[in-house]
Amino acid sequence: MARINLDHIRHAYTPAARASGDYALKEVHHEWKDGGAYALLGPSGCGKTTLLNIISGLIHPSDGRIEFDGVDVTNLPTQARNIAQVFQFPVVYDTMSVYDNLAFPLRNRHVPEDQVNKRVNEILDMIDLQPMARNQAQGLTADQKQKISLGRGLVRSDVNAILFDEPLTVIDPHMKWVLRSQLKRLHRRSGFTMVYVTHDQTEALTFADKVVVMYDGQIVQIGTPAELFERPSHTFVGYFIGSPGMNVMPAKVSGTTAIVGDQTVKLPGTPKLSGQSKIELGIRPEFLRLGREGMPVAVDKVEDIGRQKIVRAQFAGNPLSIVIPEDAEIPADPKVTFVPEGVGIFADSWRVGMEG
Ligand SMILES: Nc1ncnc2c1ncn2[C@@H]1O[C@H](COP(=O)(O)OP(=O)(O)OP(=O)(O)O)[C@@H](O)[C@H]1O
Repeated sequence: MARINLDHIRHAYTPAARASGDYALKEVHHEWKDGGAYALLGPSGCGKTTLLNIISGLIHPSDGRIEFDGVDVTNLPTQARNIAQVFQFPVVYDTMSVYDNLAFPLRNRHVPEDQVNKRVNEILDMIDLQPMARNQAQGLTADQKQKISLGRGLVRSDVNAILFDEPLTVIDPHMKWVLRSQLKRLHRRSGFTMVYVTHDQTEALTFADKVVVMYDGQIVQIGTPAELFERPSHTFVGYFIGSPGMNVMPAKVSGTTAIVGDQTVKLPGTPKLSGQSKIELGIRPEFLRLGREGMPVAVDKVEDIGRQKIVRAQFAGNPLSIVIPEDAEIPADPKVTFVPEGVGIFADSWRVGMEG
């Protein structure tokens, strides 16, 4: 397993790139822990695959270096990087049996046959294909073939990292859940460094220790699922993680208060602002209280989502989502209060620290 250093990496698909907007991947400078499980999460086109391909060696970055355990691998081709990869669609040898497909990466490296047998059987159990071990891959469903691809990615124990590019796309929803939990367990047991690309937040949050949220070619936050929820660093993280996402509204700050429209909201401290142009207040729907006290809101509609309700409302000229318990009553003249600890101030979309 390896620690992965992304040293001032940038990538543009056009050779004459100059402005920041020309780069599909803007500057990425991070160290990823040996044995960490990282999910690259973000919307289509934000640069996830570009970054994954730079790690695997399919793309040579326009700028910067990549190191595995301190060794510069920037100029090494994929085959020399000692990584396993699992792609969106199955890559299997149709004429081989399921067992031989799984054994292939090990036999290729001359692993003794008794160890091959032990490891392949472990993987067969994990992907639930033990009864089909001797079947030819040809006759299997897309779903089963993708399980073989996953198994092949996991079978070697000497790789620097395992890279997954949306590996569960073709897997049916129930099996998706099973495989996701198994991958997580396998990660804990094996200590593989894993990098997992997805645009599905549930997939990222269940699989990863650290979720790398990407937006417009940048990493906007790397954090545990709890950190992303409690302290989003960027309004995009607030909006993208959580359902519904964080409420964001234009604000003016004055000492320890924020002014939103004609209302004043108490802050947990004094935001450290330094001349940024766009100031916004962000609060998750879970940190709002609806009742008879507080500031006026106009309720548009109420959605029942099982154990909770989402109230869609208008507050000081802004749309506001509020999560309330299923059995909570909505008064005739509803008011809202903001839990101060849940209020964040964002300047030019980035969270600002607060004093006091
Ligand atoms: N081979 C290419 N040539 C030119 N531009 C490309 C190429 N591959 C990707 N891009 C552009 O680079 C940006 C990042 O794309 P990338 O595929 O890395 O995003 P992604 O987050 O993986 O998206 P998706 O989830 O749709 O795969 C996009 O604007 C895309 O159009």
